Amino acid sequence: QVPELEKATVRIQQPERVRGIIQALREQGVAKLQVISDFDMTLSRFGCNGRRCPTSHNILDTSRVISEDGKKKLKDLLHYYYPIEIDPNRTLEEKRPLMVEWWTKAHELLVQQKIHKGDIAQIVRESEAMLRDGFKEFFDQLHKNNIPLFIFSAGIGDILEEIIRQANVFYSNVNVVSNYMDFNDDGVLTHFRAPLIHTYNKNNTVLQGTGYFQQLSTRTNIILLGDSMGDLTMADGVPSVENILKIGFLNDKVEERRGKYLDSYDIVLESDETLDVVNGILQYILTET
Ligand SMILES: Nc1ccn([C@@H]2O[C@H](COP(=O)(O)O)[C@@H](O)[C@H]2O)c(=O)n1
Repeated sequence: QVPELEKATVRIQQPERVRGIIQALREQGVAKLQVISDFDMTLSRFGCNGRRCPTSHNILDTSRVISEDGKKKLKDLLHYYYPIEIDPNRTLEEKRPLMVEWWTKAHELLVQQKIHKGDIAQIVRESEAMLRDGFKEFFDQLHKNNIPLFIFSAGIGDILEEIIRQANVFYSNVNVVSNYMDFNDDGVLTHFRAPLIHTYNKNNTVLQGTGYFQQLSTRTNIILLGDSMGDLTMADGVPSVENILKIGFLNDKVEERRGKYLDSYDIVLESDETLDVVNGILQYILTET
């Protein structure tokens, strides 16, 4: 069916079920399909040159516009809260208030830095931001076939939009919901817009009023791409889902988290920095039967 599913990075708990979903997505046609994806560490790479790639938050946190003291405080927050975010032994209920705490403290620190809107493009250009290998084929295929791509991110919207723009793939079929910055008349950051989106509230509660999924009510077949347990609820607001294929990138603490990921995602991609499998599935679905 899809040769890329034979890659060594691919793990599937229920291969027959997965085959059935992919077949249904193909037979029911492209007009019914939409893709819902996380951004950081899902469309962007987790590792590059033997090091961690930056998230959209990290890009800003480590940039030249942040004071040394600000950088240290933001790094301390990361070192304290990131292990909690990915801890397989804590429940989502335990994690949620702690994630609100992390994002709130980080956003407050960023606001203190008097960041200029006009600096964002250069900050991204100077960063080590990298989209996964195969990103161009992914964005191009979706655009060419008029398939909506909804990027639902707990990162920083202004930064991730700039990454996609600089990669020349910010097409008209791409919509982003994320944490956006607001600037005053002088172009200085004053606050982050509500609602605050963190790893574990990526669901309909933060999409109220956007009407996004309602406009796409005929797109009842979904490919969902994520890298955390929080990403599994990204499609909860879609009315009358017929088929959903959940693909999860397992980037970190692979051994510890494998079981949970296999129980929750249809396809798990372990330490795979590419979009090869996703592109292979899309190609198969888009081939006329
Ligand atoms: N101050 C922060 C807050 C969060 N992060 C990381 O960004 C990721 C964004 O979340 P997604 O669910 O959209 O991928 C998240 O995984 C946090 O680890 C950060 O780096 N700094």
